[in-house]
Amino acid sequence: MADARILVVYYSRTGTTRKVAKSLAAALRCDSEEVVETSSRSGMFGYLRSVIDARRQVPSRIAAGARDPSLYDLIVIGTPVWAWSLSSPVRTYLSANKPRLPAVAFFCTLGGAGSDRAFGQMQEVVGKRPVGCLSITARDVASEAYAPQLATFVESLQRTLAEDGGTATSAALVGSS
Ligand SMILES: Cc1cc2nc3c(=O)[nH]c(=O)nc-3n(C[C@H](O)[C@H](O)[C@H](O)COP(=O)(O)O)c2cc1C
Repeated sequence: MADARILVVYYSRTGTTRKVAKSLAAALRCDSEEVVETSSRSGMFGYLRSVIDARRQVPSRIAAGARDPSLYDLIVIGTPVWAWSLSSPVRTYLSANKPRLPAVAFFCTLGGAGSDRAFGQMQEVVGKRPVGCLSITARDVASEAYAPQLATFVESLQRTLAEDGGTATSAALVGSS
């Protein structure tokens, strides 16, 4: 585990997923990278556009990342749930980096519903099963009540990496291109 290279990648519109991502990176003592869009999604118009983009799977414009995911053993990817779906910026990141992704784990923050569907979409885009998934409600993030869930997730990732000798394996999905 000591030598495993892990990268936490996340998008956050209003800071909730960012907070969990920072906690995860601190607990895993690893690098992190924020997916940044080139245009703003603030305000009511930004909210509505986000719902439409997520539902219609509209690609978003994201800035080039500084870190190459292929240099890591595990990428832990975080998204807010939008309209029971994966957020558009994370969908775009996953599509663009699919050939360079090692093993993956997923996390999301949400109001209360849609995490399973969002995780299913993430798995579909990357074409392999995650080694772990974590969903945390925005309420638990705001009240700082998410530490136990986070610790369980971190322990499970560390166990997986230790069992696999430092390189986790995400099983490829049969029939996925
Ligand atoms: C456009 C949009 C759609 C959302 N749709 C859902 C949803 O379907 N289910 C849910 O539980 N929460 C939904 N939420 C709430 C967010 O998932 C939640 O507030 C999340 O923690 C925000 O993360 P962020 O602050 O990192 O952007 C939605 C929020 C936005 C902005």
